[in-house]
Amino acid sequence: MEASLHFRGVRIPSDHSGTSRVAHSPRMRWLSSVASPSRSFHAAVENACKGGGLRAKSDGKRIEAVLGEEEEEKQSHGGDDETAAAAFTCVMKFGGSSLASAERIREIAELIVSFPEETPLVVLSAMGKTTNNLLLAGEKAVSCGVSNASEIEELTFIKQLHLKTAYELGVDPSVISGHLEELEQLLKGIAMMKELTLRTRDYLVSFGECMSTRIVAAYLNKTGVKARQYDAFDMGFITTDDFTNAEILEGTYPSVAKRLNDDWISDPAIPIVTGFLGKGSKSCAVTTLGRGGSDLTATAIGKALGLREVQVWKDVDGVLTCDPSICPNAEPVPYLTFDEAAELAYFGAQVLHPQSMRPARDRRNSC
Ligand SMILES: Nc1ncnc2c1ncn2[C@@H]1O[C@H](COP(=O)(O)OP(=O)(O)O)[C@@H](O)[C@H]1O
Ligand SMILES: N[C@@H](CC(=O)OP(=O)(O)O)C(=O)O
Repeated sequence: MEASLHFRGVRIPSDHSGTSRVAHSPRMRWLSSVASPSRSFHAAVENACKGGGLRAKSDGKRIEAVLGEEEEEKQSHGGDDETAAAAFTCVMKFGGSSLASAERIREIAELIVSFPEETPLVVLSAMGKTTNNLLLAGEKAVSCGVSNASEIEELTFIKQLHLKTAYELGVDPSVISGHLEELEQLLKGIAMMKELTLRTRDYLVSFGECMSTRIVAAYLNKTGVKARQYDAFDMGFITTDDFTNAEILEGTYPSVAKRLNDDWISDPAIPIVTGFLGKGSKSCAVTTLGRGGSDLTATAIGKALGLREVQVWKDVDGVLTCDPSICPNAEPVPYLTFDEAAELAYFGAQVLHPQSMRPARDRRNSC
């Protein structure tokens, strides 16, 4: 069977340029019977090959993979995990582009509460290009000398971005100041050692997601929406010790479900979870799931809780004919095969992650 991707962009009238409200719910639906999701589109691909039909589309700002009727029916009965939550209805994932500034964060905060029928869990990436900047800062620290580490340009940028955002949102900067100090110490440590191991790289980049989630959770609480921040590596996300490209281990699912359910029962609050991060099973050190790994965090939580939907929100109307930052007149592409999508990703279209297409193509070829 030929599986394919359809990306459909529907521009929703909006009086601001960022992530806008949409008229109806989106969906990247979660197939709970998938044993081990390797990447975000995996679930939908499984179903496509069973004949359920795959339509992956962006409706407004969301990329969605829509499963066939038969599979939706199965999913409506929840996951196969007995600890499946009754309370949560979907995961909403927001990437760096949707978190790039205080204005964007205000928009996503509004969006999170704009579906009264949903009780969402939120997965966040780092703000804007923070992950890239952390990596650049780490590379510079290796050779800049301890006395210059505090002056690394990317460190200054990261500090300014996060403190400015906290200030503009009216959030107490103490929610991130400890992380910023620790980050500077870490860069000095790298400068002293003159080396950046994969393990240290993962610890270094984890600061991005740790800070974005703290800012957003604090902002939601400030606006009267009860939210609770979680570091994935402290809430049961256990991975292999393959630093920079770790795999989620099976034990993660019951642990994460238990932690989220127990917390919700004792004190309901919207979980705001760091994407991309985990904890190595042997090392107990922070690991990362590969670049773009927040989508995987979102689908893993969907699986853990047996949820029907994982929503991946973008700041664009789907896959466009060109990067809109280069061509402002770029138009949404209505239809893409997996091969075309993978090719786009391979040649650098940031909106898609190459690894999210791989399982799709592999599966199609084996059907
Ligand atoms: N062909 C394209 N279609 C749509 N967006 C594109 C394309 N090429 C590059 N982009 C850029 O990708 C960005 C989304 O990047 P992505 O990494 O998927 O977002 P996120 O940070 O939400 O994970 C958009 O803001 C857009 O500038
Ligand atoms: N921040 C990580 C993880 C991620 O998923 O980011 P994004 O959702 O912005 O692509 C990265 O840049 O790889």
